[in-house]
Amino acid sequence: MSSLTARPLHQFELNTLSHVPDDYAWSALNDLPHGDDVVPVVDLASPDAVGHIGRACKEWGAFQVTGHGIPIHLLDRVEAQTRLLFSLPAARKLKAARGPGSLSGYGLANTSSFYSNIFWSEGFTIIGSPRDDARKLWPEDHDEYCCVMEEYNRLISDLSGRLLRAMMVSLGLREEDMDWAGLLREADPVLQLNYYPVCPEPDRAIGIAHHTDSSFITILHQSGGESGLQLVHREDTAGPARWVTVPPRRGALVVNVGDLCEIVFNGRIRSVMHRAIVNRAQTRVSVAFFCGPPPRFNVAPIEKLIGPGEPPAYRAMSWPEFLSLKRKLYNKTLEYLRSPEEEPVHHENTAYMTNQR
Ligand SMILES: C=C1C[C@]23C[C@H]1CC[C@H]2[C@@]12CCC[C@@](C)(C(=O)O1)[C@H]2[C@@H]3C(=O)O
Ligand SMILES: O=C(O)CCC(=O)C(=O)O
Ligand SMILES: [Fe+2]
Repeated sequence: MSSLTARPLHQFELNTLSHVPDDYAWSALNDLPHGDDVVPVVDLASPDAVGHIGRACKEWGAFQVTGHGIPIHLLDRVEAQTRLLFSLPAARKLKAARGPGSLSGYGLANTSSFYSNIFWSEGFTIIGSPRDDARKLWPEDHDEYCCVMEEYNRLISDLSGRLLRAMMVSLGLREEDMDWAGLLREADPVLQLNYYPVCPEPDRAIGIAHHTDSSFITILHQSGGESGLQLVHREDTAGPARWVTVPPRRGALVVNVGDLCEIVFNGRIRSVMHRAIVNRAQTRVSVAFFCGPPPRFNVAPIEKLIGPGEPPAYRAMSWPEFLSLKRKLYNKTLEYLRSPEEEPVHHENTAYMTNQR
């Protein structure tokens, strides 16, 4: 998170503004045409779920999942607690602000070195236990919040393991080729709560700008009503690369392929570029579970996939090294890892990173 106190005062009153202030205005939001394709919906309880997951990961790098076994009333409670958190007074939220060098807590996406303008959103990151930060937000009573987030973490971690195993099998690998259970047991669960106030000029602002997630996969719950999530469907016979909206579907969760899966599967599937747009009608929230590895994890293609006919398509490094590279290169990280001869460059002001107003 960048320095919150340095933010314009109206960061906490976006809901009340009648126009988009200059530092929140973005151009080039219509860089790609919009497609009306529909992101596949996979029923995890159906016998052909694995085949559907494989095809969705290859064509889209994303799908919606139903039949996942997470009770809808738990999703409702997670959403209610998320709304409650963001409705706290600014001073209360700032008590739980993400400190320097820390990933968890309240704040805005830390993209200040890439973009000159600000996202129309607030965020709250929970890493591991929700208890410590909850005490800062609700000194008196944070039991419902903690119980709900802990329960959600348990069920969603378990779901992520099931999905990753299904992805392996769909790519022709065996479940034993990767110890997902061991990895996920050692990793801290990461939940990202996102809040998007209504916006008077939605075409001029962005909730979260286009990016890929670093995780293996991300499992997203989005609130009902207005859509916000958009992802890029790459060029195919049906048309050029295009933005596709993923409308909320009650009870369904969105699964996004992240950078780590692209690397461990040696490029057989690609991480999906996505963003969150804003709207003028309804405040929107979303809850993302980032399924990542423990720090000791070596970010490299699975050995099983590598042989004389298939060299590793990505340079190997540790997970902490990957994350620091990502902070430097942002959306260019994977491209750099695919071309190991080049030195990583960090151009603070090249066109692909900044957004001219
Ligand atoms: C498993 C993950 C995914 C991480 C890194 C690591 C732990 C913290 C996650 C987030 C959560 C908040 C947004 C993000 C952009 C951030 O700054 O921290 C995410 C990041 C990524 O997707 O790159
Ligand atoms: O709110 C959304 O739909 C997307 C959020 C997202 O991409 C993220 O938190 O990484
Ligand atoms: Fe994301």
